[in-house]
Amino acid sequence: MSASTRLSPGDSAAYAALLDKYDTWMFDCDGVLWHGDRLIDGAPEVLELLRAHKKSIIFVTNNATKSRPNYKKKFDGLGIEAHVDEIFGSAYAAAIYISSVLKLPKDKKVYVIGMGGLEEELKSEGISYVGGTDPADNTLASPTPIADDPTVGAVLVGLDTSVNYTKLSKAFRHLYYDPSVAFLATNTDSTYPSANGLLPGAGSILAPLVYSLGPSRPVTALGKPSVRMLEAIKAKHDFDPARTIMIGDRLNTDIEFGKAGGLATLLVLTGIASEADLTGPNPSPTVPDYVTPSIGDLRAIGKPAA
Ligand SMILES: O=C(O)[C@H](O)[C@H](O)COP(=O)(O)O
Ligand SMILES: [Mg+2]
Repeated sequence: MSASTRLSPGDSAAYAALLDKYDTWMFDCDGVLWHGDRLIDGAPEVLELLRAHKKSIIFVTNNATKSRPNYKKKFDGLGIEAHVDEIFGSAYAAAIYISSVLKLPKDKKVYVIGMGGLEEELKSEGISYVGGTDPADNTLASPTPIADDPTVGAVLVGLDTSVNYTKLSKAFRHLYYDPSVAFLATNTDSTYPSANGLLPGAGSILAPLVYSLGPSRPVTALGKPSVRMLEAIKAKHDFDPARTIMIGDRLNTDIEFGKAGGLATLLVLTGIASEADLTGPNPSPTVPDYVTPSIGDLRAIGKPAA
């Protein structure tokens, strides 16, 4: 197994070499560009430099709490140039999968555990849904008796900071009592690198259903590392995988996504992955092509020649 190339901050030649090798630069968001609403040092400058060097930029996030337009507002608010068609979230990948691959019949709905951004992406794909931010499901009252809804044809689980027993019970019953109901998740990230440290991620919202339903009811996750996310990007962007680099902070999503797609991979250590994952007593089997401490190190690529 080949080792990663360690990039040393300030080694301009090493970063300039990356610039020559790759035309399309895919960026994960949480833990790479920001922690919550707090930008990571150098992120805006690096994106500006890449655009000045005529590179294509694509944002690829497993965070399903925002729709692409919501993310555009976030980028705008943080002073970062971004265009809606450059933004790909797991909420969007899930909506595309449900409409174009699963082809959920129009008389069927999705039971959602998730937030407004996920609902917006379903709506923009013309997919009917229940649950989610519905006040009737956002309650701590006992959910029983549950009136089952036979029009539900899929359950979709994403990061939901208002998850509760009612939502888990309804999702469980749809999946347990009707094997034809599709079990879907936006992503399975175990943790979320927020502005004030780690928090449970979408995978930890999903876990109670995975545990209660057991291995006979496997879940299909649509975000990184799934190829479904890359298919959603390929449907909108032409790029050469051999000249594309994926920059991420999580080995089992971002780096595995890049490797599965035939992309080069660059790991930063400002989010989930740590030095111990690379050189500790139990290193991850997922080895990135390049490692640098932070996205800000890429400022070494420097301004294009006048
Ligand atoms: O869903 C989650 O757990 C989080 O949103 C996770 O952090 C994914 O965000 P990403 O690093 O892919 O932007
Ligand atoms: Mg991340």
